Amino acid sequence: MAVNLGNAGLLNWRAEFHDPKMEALFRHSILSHNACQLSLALCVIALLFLVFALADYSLLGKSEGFLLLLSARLVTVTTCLLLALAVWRQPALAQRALPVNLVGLFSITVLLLTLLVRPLHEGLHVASLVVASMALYLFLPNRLPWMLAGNAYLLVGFVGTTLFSASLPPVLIMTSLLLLLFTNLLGWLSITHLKRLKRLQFSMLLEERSANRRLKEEIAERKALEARLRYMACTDGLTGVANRRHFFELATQELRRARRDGTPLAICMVDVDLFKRLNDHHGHAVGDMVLTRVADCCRSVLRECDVVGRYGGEEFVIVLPLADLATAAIVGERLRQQVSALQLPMLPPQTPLSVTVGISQLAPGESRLDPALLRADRALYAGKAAGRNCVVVAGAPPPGASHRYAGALWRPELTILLDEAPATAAAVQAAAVPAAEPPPDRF
Ligand SMILES: Nc1nc2c(ncn2[C@@H]2O[C@H](COP(=O)(O)OP(=O)(O)OP(=O)(O)O)[C@@H](O)[C@H]2O)c(=O)[nH]1
Repeated sequence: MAVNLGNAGLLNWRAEFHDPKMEALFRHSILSHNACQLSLALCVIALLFLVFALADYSLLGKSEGFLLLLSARLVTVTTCLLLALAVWRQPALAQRALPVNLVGLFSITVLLLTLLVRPLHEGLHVASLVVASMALYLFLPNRLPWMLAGNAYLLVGFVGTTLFSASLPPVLIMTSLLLLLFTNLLGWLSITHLKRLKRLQFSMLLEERSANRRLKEEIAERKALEARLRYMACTDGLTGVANRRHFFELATQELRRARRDGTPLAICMVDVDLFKRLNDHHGHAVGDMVLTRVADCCRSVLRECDVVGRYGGEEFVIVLPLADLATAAIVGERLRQQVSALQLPMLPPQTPLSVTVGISQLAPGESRLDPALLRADRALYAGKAAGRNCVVVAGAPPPGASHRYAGALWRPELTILLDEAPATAAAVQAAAVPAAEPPPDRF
C-alpha cells in the first residue's frame, strides 16, 4: 500500500490513520506487541493492587473497611490475571475494547473505593491517582477515546469521592484537581505523539517495502531482458542453435578441455543438399522451415555436451567432445538418416531432402579448431562431389575395417594437416576432390 508521508492529514484526532484499511493493517502488525504489553501491564497492576493491601492494613487495621478493600483488591487482582492469561492464550483479545475497558473500569472503581474507605492521606491519594492516570495513557495499550473516557471517569470519581467524604480542604482539592488535569494533558499529548510516531514509522516501513518490491520487479525485468539479449546474441534467430560466434566460443572451450584431458574431439560439417533448388522451387519460407527441421534433427541426435551451431546459410557445424571418428561417423549417419526420413507437410511427398556430412577429428598437438574444420569441410565437399546424401570421414577407418565403415565413406587422404607442406596438401587435394574444393576464404 503506497503512503504519502508528506500528507499532513494522514492521521485523525485519535492519532489513527484516516484510512480504516491502513489502520487495520497497522493494528494487525502490532497485535503481538500489544498483547505482550497488555499482559505485562495487567500483571503489574495486579501486583500493585496486592502490595497496596499492606498500606490499607497499616491505615485501617483489621477492620471491616480493610476486609472490604481486601476483597475488592482480590477480585481486581483475579480479573487482571485472568485477562492477562486470556490475552496470552489469544492475543487478538488485546485489541478488543470490551475486556480491557471492563477490567480498567473495575480497577478504577476499586481505586476510588479505597479513597472513600481509607482515612485521608492526601499525598498518597493524589499520587495514586496520578500513577493510575499515566498508566491509563501510557501503560495499558488502548485506543485514545477509551483512554480519555477512563481518565474522565477517574477525574469525576475523584471529585465525587472528595465531595462525598468532604474531608479535604478546598485548596487541596483545587491543587489536586489541577495536578490531575495537568497529568491528563501531559498524558494525552504524550500518547498522541507516541501513536503518531508509531504510525509514521509504519508508513515509512510500508513505503520502503513497496519501493523494495518495485526495485525487485525492476531487477527481475532487467535480468529477464539481459537473459533475452544474451540469448539473442548467442543464438541463431531462425533455428535456435548457437550462432557462429557463440559456436566458436563453446567449441574453443571444448577444444581446451580435450587438449587438457587428452580426450578426442570430433567435428561434423552438415550441409543441406541442393538447398538453392528447394528455395527456388518452394520459396524462402519453406527453405527456412527446412533449416529449422534440420536443426531439430541435429539436436535430436546429439548428447547434452555436444555443441551445434549454424555455420552460415544452409550449413551447420557440430563439435562432439569425447568422440573419435568412428563415434562421429555413427552420429553423422544417424543425422543423415533422420533428415532423409523427414516428412514436411509443405513439401510434396516425393521431394528429396538430404544432408551431406563431413567429419574430422582434432589431431594431436593442434591448438586451434581451423585445421580440423578445414578437414571436415574438405570431407563435406568430397561428399558433395561423391553425389551428396552421404557421410564422409577425413581419416582412415579402424584397422581391419573397409573404407565404408559405420555407414560413412572413410577418406584417409583428406587428413592432411594445415601445417604440412603446401605442395603435399595441394597434391592430395588434387587427387582427392578435384571437382569440389571448399573456397579458400571459408576459414
Ligand atoms: N531459406 C533460406 N535460404 C538460405 C538461407 N541462408 C542461405 N540460404 C540459401 O541457401 C542456398 C545455398 O545454396 P548453395 O550454396 O548453392 O548450395 P546448395 O543449393 O545447397 O547446393 P549443394 O550445397 O551443392 O548441395 C542459397 O540459395 C542461399 O540463398 C536462409 O536463412 N534461409
